[in-house]
Amino acid sequence: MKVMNSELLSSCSEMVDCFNEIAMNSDCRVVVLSGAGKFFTAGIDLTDVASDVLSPEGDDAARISWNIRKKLFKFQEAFSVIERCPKPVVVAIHGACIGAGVDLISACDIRMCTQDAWFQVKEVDIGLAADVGTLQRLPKVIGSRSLVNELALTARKMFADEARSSGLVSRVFADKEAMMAGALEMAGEIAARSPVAVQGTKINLIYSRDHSVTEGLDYMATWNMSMLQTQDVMKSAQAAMEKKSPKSVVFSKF
Ligand SMILES: CC/C=C\C=C\CC(=O)SCCNC(=O)CCNC(=O)[C@H](O)C(C)(C)COP(=O)(O)OP(=O)(O)OC[C@H]1O[C@@H](n2cnc3c(N)ncnc32)[C@H](O)[C@@H]1OP(=O)(O)O
Repeated sequence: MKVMNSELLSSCSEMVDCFNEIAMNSDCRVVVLSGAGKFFTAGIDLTDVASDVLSPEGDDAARISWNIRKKLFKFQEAFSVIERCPKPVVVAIHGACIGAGVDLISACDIRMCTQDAWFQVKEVDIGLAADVGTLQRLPKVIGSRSLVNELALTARKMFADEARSSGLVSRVFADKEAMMAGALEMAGEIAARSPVAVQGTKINLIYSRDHSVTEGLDYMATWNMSMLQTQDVMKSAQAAMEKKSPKSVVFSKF
């Protein structure tokens, strides 16, 4: 058992398998990710760094470098798989969320935390530039580039209120129990809606984040030229006209 949920990278194959399975499983419509114990995560296991990352195999610099690159791609994939998964991922963060934890939550769709939560882009403190997603995704999550730069360059802790005001999280709860209830309620709201609409929304939001408005609109039209043919539109519109909740509609698996 690793300390403080610091097994993030050593379990990256399990993360990839898990989210690939979720992506294919039509019984699953939404994911809630949380951490057990005192903290959400203390980042990578510092006792593993030497053996995992700093002892690469290879007969010369080219081969060593290539092997490090392959390893980094593998680590990156552990979090990119969350973003690629068409099912929305709600992450519930309590206590510390350090280093690789910030890489992880940046790849999730909805972030919420407890009042005692704090976030730290810790990598500069351990002598490296964050390399598994924070530097790429966090600037797209938080509007202020200056704030992202400050956090990443100084490794200062950001507490819950600032995380909320900066847009890193959208909700702050008094404690973990309240947060988990809030996360599950939100997941229930998402799961009750058309999975065709929900998954199309996630996929198009991420596409649009990384493309121009024109490209995003083009992709959207191409997406919906088939997805608008779903029976979910008629079922949902009928329920709306009858002033019924979308929760009253039974949608086929998707
Ligand atoms: C290729 C690389 C890819 C990805 C890279 C990601 C980079 C990162 O994730 S950088 C972040 C690395 N993590 C840290 O620097 C966290 C360091 N730990 C702390 O800041 C603190 O320990 C704490 C998590 C805030 C907890 O503080 P506290 O409640 O005061 O407890 P402690 O007494 O400090 O810790 C208890 C016990 O846990 C051990 N520990 C804590 N974190 C880690 C860790 N990340 N890896 C290994 N061990 C950890 C700590 O050493 C203590 O152990 P004892 O044996 O009880 O002394």
